Amino acid sequence: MSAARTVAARIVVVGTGYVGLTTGACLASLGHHVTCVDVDAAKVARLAAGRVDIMEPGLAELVGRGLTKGNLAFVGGARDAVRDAAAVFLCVPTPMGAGGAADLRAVEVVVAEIGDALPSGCALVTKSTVPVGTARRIGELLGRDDVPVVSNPEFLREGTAVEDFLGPERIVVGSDTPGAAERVADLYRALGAPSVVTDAASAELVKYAANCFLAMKLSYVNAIAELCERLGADIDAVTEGMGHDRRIGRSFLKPGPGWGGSCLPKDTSALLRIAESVRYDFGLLAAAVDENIAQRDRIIARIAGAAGGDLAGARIGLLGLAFKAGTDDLRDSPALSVASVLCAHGAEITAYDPAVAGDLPGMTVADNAYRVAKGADVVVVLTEWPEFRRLDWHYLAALMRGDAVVDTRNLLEPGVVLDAGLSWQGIGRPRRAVSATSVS
Ligand SMILES: NC(=O)C1=CN([C@@H]2O[C@H](COP(=O)(O)OP(=O)(O)OC[C@H]3O[C@@H](n4cnc5c(N)ncnc54)[C@H](O)[C@@H]3O)[C@@H](O)[C@H]2O)C=CC1
Ligand SMILES: O=C(O)[C@H]1O[C@H](OP(=O)(O)OP(=O)(O)OC[C@H]2O[C@@H](n3ccc(=O)[nH]c3=O)[C@H](O)[C@@H]2O)[C@H](O)[C@@H](O)[C@@H]1O
Repeated sequence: MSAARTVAARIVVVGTGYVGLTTGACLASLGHHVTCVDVDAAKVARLAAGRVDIMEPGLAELVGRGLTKGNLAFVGGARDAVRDAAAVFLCVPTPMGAGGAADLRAVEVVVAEIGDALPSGCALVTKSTVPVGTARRIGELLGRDDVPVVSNPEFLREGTAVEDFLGPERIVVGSDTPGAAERVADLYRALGAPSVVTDAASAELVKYAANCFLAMKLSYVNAIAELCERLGADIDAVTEGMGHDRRIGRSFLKPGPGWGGSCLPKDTSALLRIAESVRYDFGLLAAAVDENIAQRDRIIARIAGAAGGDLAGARIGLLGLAFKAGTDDLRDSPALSVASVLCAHGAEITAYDPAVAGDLPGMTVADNAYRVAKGADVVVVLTEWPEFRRLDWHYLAALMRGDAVVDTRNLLEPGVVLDAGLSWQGIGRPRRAVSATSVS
């Protein structure tokens, strides 16, 4: 890759969520002139005033810097914004539709809105996660030979979005128009990341292949954790032993209450539908999805056991609601999934999450961790917020009615919990129960 500096380009980003806002603010920080567009007028007004609503370290600072420097703007109308753009990035939602495939309506709405306003030569770039064949379909919708469609999937993680965007392990860009993918890859040149330049279908498939691989890895680890429990082994030792092998790697080896978030569940579902559309039975991926439900159900059974076998009327305190630590995103959170099943079985739920305020259906959301322990039969750790490790477990024990702690993230120091007279159950770890009354 050439070490030449990035040539500043006029860029429009449509959609200012986790991906769009990060993309806009980061591309502006590289020196590009960026206009971000959103249909949510109130959000546009807040962003134009420098107010960022989502929890992403460093993002508000980058937005503020771009606004002050004058190369980052927020507007409501996409048609006017795109008129002198060199590239337009689509960062709108592609949620799971009825039937499990990706719902492309937001993408189609934007293409219909801006199609004839795009200047000749402008690249129309899908950064949203879209099924294979979408670039071709957008090209047909556009009906313009002078506007190349480019796929540039995004790999950032929530909670580390800015760090991931500015320090990517790779940039993937694909197009069926010669030279168009290279032009989009050039926009990132200052990052010095390896780029994979390919055709549109391959770029689109990279995104699903990567996310689904991660989901399969996690389901595998959760299954191995279950085996550890049945065989008397310890998942921490097993994953450490596996992780030293560079072909496996150390990351994504932590068992938990099942994988969730705004992308892995919808993307696994979408790839299964994509496979079906070409009559491929993707049993391997289907099994990973089934295993994720089984993991959730094993957690429920464990909580029921810790509550004495019956969830009806049991008081359960939940520590954590977000789908992982470091984010305030509740979309497809395993914690909410666990809570809704507990609630359906008649449990009374009080929950606390440092990033979540306001009540949620079926539970009381407390404003501090100790409130969830008050009168609880079981306290369950569902999100791996580091602050839960530092709680005063003696105080928690004094507030509880029962004495069971179920730690679905293996977050706590078992000895500290046991010292407080409570029992502790992790995932794939030897069971630790000292108190006479605990159910293990
Ligand atoms: N959240 C993540 O960590 C990642 C998400 N992705 C993909 O990126 C895409 C966007 O995801 P998020 O940023 O999480 O979504 P989001 O829900 O946080 O944000 C989407 C934004 O698009 C706006 N929008 C919707 N329709 C619009 C329209 N017609 N015109 C203008 N703005 C419109 C919404 O108001 C919202 O602000 C999805 O395809 C997702 O799969 C890819 C990588 C990471
Ligand atoms: O397409 C997307 O939206 C993004 O999806 C994931 O990122 P994210 O959803 O932010 O979350 P992850 O950090 O991948 O975690 C996903 C789930 O797996 C769980 N997890 C993760 C790692 C682990 O070791 N154990 C584990 O249970 C998390 O708690 C969470 O529920 C991918 O990691 C990103 O590369 C991708 O861009």
